[in-house]
Amino acid sequence: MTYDLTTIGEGQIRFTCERGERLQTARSLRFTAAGSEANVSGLLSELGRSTAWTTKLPKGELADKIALEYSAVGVDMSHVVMTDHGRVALYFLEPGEFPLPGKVTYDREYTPFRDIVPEEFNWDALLDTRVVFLTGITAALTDNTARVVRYFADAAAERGVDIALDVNFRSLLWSGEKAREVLEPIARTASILFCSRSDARIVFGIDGEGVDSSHALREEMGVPTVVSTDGRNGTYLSTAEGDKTYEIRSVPVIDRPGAGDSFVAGTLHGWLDGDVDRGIQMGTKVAQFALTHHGDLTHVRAAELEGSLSSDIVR
Ligand SMILES: O=C(O)C(=O)C[C@H](O)[C@H](O)COP(=O)(O)O
Repeated sequence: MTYDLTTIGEGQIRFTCERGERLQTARSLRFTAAGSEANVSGLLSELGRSTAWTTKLPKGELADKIALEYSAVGVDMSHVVMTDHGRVALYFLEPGEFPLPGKVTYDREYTPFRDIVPEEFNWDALLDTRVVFLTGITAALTDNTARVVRYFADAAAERGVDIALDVNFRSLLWSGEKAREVLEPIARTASILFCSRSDARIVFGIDGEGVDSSHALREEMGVPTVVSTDGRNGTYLSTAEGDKTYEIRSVPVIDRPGAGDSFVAGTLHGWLDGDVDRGIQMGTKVAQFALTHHGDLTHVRAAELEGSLSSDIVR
């Protein structure tokens, strides 16, 4: 098997206001690469896994910036489709400061990625993997991207390759109803489903207390493993062996985006070794690390993660 994980998603550039600034009046913006699937493959690659991320990008400086951030940590980008035309997706973030909530402004219309078709990608290479990772963000963009995500999922299921699905609901991109229509058939073929408690309610209409929500989602979708975050209330795991709740410790936040993807990457790191419980502990830790530095991509070495987990146990 060539890869531990392969994935597809839109590469973007994130422009972030400095603390205390609003977008309309900001004079400078921090400029970093972004993309849920790229983030997950990037962190897993740093932790020693072999990963490939594919996307479609217009040739030029901005695409080079995205490619450089993720290939620098070892993500195989040799299956990325490059085109002479089009523009790179952007998004702008006001991080928000209590009591003002954070705000995302997307500028991702008319990108080549929105028009992708299955024939453009090298599926033989992308299916030579232990797990295919898919998210609701990519499925939400256009009918084309939804079709490609479904194609990837069906091809993986046909070949007996595991599927990990992160619902990752974005209300700016689609409705809960549409998300359910597109994601439910994929969720039903997944081996591991990531779905926050709030997404379970919005997308699947499941509204249990705490881990009961994850348990109900697992039974409803017939998925072996469901992992759910629930803000500061905790993280939940539901498997056929039982349900478990994990406590969350608040840490200071330098930059929030990417923490959720890091949690997913850490959890998959353990899950790939057959230990999802340890995976959630790793995911929780790397998500905390993610909050300490700028950029979507979390930079953590395997030894730092190990050291930090063992010092937790000693304490
Ligand atoms: O495409 C979008 O809509 C995105 O939101 C891309 C984001 O930069 C990451 O996916 C971060 O997401 P979290 O790790 O959950 O903070």
